[in-house]
Amino acid sequence: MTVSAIAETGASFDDRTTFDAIIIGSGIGGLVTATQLAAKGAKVLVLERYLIPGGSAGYFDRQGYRFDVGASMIFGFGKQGTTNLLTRALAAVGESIETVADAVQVQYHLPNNLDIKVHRDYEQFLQELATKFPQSASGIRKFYDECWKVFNCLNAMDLLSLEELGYLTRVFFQHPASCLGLVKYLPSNVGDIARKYIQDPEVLKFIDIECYIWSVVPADMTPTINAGMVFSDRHYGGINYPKGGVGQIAQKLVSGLEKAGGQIHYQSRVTKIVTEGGRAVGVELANGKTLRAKKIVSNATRWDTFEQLLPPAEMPSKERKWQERYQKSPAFLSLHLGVDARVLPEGTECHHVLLEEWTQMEQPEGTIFVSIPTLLDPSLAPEGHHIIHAFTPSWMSDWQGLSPTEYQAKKEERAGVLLDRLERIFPGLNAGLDFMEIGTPRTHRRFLGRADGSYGPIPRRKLPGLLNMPFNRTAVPGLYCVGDSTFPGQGLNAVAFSGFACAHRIAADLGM
Ligand SMILES: NC(=O)c1ccc[n+]([C@@H]2O[C@H](COP(=O)([O-])OP(=O)(O)OC[C@H]3O[C@@H](n4cnc5c(N)ncnc54)[C@H](O)[C@@H]3O)[C@@H](O)[C@H]2O)c1
Ligand SMILES: CC(C)=CCC/C(C)=C/C=C/C(C)=C/C=C/C(C)=C/C=C/C=C(C)/C=C/C=C(C)/C=C/C=C(\C)CCC=C(C)C
Repeated sequence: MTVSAIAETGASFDDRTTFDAIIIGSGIGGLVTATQLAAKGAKVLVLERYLIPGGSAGYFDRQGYRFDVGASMIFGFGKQGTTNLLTRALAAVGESIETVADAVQVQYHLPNNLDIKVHRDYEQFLQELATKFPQSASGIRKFYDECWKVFNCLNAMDLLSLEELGYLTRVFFQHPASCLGLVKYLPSNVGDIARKYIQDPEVLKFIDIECYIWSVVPADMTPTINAGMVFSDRHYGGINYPKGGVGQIAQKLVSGLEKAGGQIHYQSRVTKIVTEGGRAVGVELANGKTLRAKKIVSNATRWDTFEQLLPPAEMPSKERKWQERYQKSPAFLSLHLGVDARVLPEGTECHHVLLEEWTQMEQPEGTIFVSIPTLLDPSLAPEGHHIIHAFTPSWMSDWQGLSPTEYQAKKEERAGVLLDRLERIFPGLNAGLDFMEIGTPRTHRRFLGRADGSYGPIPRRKLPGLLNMPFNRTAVPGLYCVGDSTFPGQGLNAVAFSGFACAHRIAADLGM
């Protein structure tokens, strides 16, 4: 019986339909878990509520443009080491993707006309900073060099589940110095390291935004381990854009999953995780049907998992504690634009960050992020046109309680403000617009099924680095979480790690 048939006929709790693992959601975290398990020979089923896989790393087509749902700045496609987790996840199921290397990770347009490019070449980047901040040049080098220490520890070892004692013992004997290095950095945040070497408040603000653009919190709240990955891998494996768009990653993982004998079912919204005697044993779908598995994995956010898919009144105390420490980050107001190619002068970089006032960095609509993926893959837009994806943090609370007309008017008004600000880096943008789709936190919640459209968890206050981020097992036996509300947090490479770790832990629990 096919999975579709199972879902449609309602066959349930029958040995023939018992999977080793059911994965709720086909974000990159869910798909890496699924492919890793299928590659090990497990019987795996992925249930996705939407029409296509990928979640935040999905795509949509409009008027000849292929838009990435999320940002287009992709880590994890390096060719060497162990931290190239997207390359490795695809290879594990016989897949690969052609990528285009980006020579500059991001160009910052900051207050006081501070304009900085993060070049792929590390020395060129440091040189650029030394020109802007000659007094701090040596401290800046020491700071980024310390981030490399973290990265070199990670990049020396297999990256698997820290909840599996056998693995921990093995890596410790294979790489004792790297393990001890990582233990040292696990409780630390970037701000502590930066202030060891840098005193100039403007440079410290620059380090804040270096963190903010991917962690959505300033340096003091950003775990050093994650910064070690981001600040070094951009110069090591580099930022590489998948040809055909970010959506290719999920498409290829699905094709690898199916080749390895796993299955995926779309338009299958899980409404409930079924428990028996406190143990997760299956899932119930929106059509009322149930499916059973030895292990259940949720790629939905922790808030959705423990407040929607399980009864909130029965939330384990561990989860309650986690919620006291972490809150939902804001979602985004996003503009997916199609523009006349003449809007972008020769030599325009692919990723930009615009901030006019330092005090606004963390405010809603303070920092604007821009991705222009067609500079790397022109096939994503009609001839003579480019895609500009501009987005800025925005809270759900600012978009609730509006009538449809008010909602539409507010979207257009806020989009107008963003477009006017973007004119500073792209003069003529308004005049060159060919297409515009405006997304709000409501859009993100609706299409991605993420609580309040959140980008992921952020610490409520300064926490000891990554020490409080939960791994994949949960307090509910048989239930695992994967994705950005598990260690080490947001980011495609980060959720890919979470997928590797989750599959490794489950395989051990299944005795595979
Ligand atoms: N670097 C970048 O530019 C970039 C781009 C895109 C995404 N990202 C990262 O990807 C991360 C998210 O990845 P992820 O794996 O955690 O999750 P995700 O949110 O992307 O995917 C979760 C999937 O689960 C599905 N889902 C949710 N609830 C469901 C239910 N009840 N039943 C069935 N399906 C359900 C959703 O439709 C979605 O496809 C983000 O943190 C973001 O940083 C990064
Ligand atoms: C044995 C003993 C003694 C000990 C042991 C220890 C150990 C082994 C430890 C370990 C650890 C580990 C493994 C860890 C890991 C980690 C990891 C993997 C991490 C990762 C991370 C990553 C990240 C964070 C990433 C991120 C990224 C992102 C988020 C991105 C984003 C982007 C965006 C949003 C864009 C924007 C911008 C523009 C557009 C401009």
